[in-house]
Amino acid sequence: MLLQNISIINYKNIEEADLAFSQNINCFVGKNGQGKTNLLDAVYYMSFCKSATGGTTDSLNIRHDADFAMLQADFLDDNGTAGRVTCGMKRGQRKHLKINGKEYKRIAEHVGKIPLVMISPIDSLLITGGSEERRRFMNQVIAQYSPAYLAAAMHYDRMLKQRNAILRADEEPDWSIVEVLEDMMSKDAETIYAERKAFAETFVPIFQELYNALSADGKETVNISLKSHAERGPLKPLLKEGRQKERIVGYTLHGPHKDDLELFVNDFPIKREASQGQQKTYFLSMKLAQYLYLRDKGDKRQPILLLDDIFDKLDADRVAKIVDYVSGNNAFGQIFISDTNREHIDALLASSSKTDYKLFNVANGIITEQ
Ligand SMILES: Nc1ncnc2c1ncn2[C@@H]1O[C@H](COP(=O)(O)OP(=O)(O)OP(=O)(O)O)[C@@H](O)[C@H]1O
Repeated sequence: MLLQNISIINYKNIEEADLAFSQNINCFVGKNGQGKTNLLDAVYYMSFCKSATGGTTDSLNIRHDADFAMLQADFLDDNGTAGRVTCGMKRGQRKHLKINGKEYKRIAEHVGKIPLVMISPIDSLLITGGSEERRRFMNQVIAQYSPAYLAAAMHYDRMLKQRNAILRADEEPDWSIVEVLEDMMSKDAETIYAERKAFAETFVPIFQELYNALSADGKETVNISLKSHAERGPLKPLLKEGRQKERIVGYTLHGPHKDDLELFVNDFPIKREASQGQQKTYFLSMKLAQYLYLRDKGDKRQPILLLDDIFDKLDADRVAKIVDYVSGNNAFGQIFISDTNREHIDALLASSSKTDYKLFNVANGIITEQ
């Protein structure tokens, strides 16, 4: 997938930009707080129809003092077919998302059309955050190629909310309704578990290879394992068994909404064992593995790679390894990279086999090609 150009109006601190991109490497350099992440976020928005910085409310994405924002981008898929994505946002109104001029009925229909992986400092939450961060990671990856998974996960969440509301209510629940919800949740849980298990089986070896390639001495062993309710059997009996206890606590204790990925270094949980640099190498490896996994999955489309400020807190050795890996390896297609340090970008361009690139300067929301 190639992003040919983007037009931005009033997206975060970018008042107006019209940019044409290289099909290889696009670099954005500027001081802190100038709009580099916002620019990458606008690209991310074209794929996921939401900001990478969290939150689904578009009012945070519209430039202060403006009452609307507009993003438009032209893409070429791997077969050379062109497509145009347009998104209009207005304060207090629902967004309008169009592909080739035709508005989507449901935004979820767009997910997966433009495969994209963004790596940014916020991904450290994969390690330091709660299990919901790692579930979000799995959901985000799998939803890009499995509409069945996305549908099951969304449906499961709706049924879960209803079951929790019934359990929390003061009046005695109508157990026949609970039973129906549990039936549907169990069916969704089977789809979700099958997809998560298949994902983990293929993803973990890719991740391990990447971690070895990027870590300083290659002496650490790493592993990731899926922890799921499904290890205890089908969900339905678990839900039924849990009813009385869950009536007291007011929420559902078992199910895919409690799954997690357990992260290990040298057989110890990463949070306990690893230094900051190791943790960073760990989540960078997880995210680059996400890229390679998605690229080889399904219809084998090349995702767009966004690298936002990834070198911070890494020693020179690790920066060099990552630069070598990303730039010297033809595994990655079109890359967008931001950094405050021009030297990192120069090193990347110098060691890259790709001679076609574009360099942009970002200052106070204004993006200029160098
Ligand atoms: N809705 C908005 N309207 C106007 N400005 C905004 C909006 N949202 C964020 N900003 C501004 O965008 C700036 C941050 O931009 P961004 O995160 O892209 O910086 P950056 O260049 O990536 O910096 P760093 O190198 O520190 O990561 C902040 O100054 C913030 O006030």
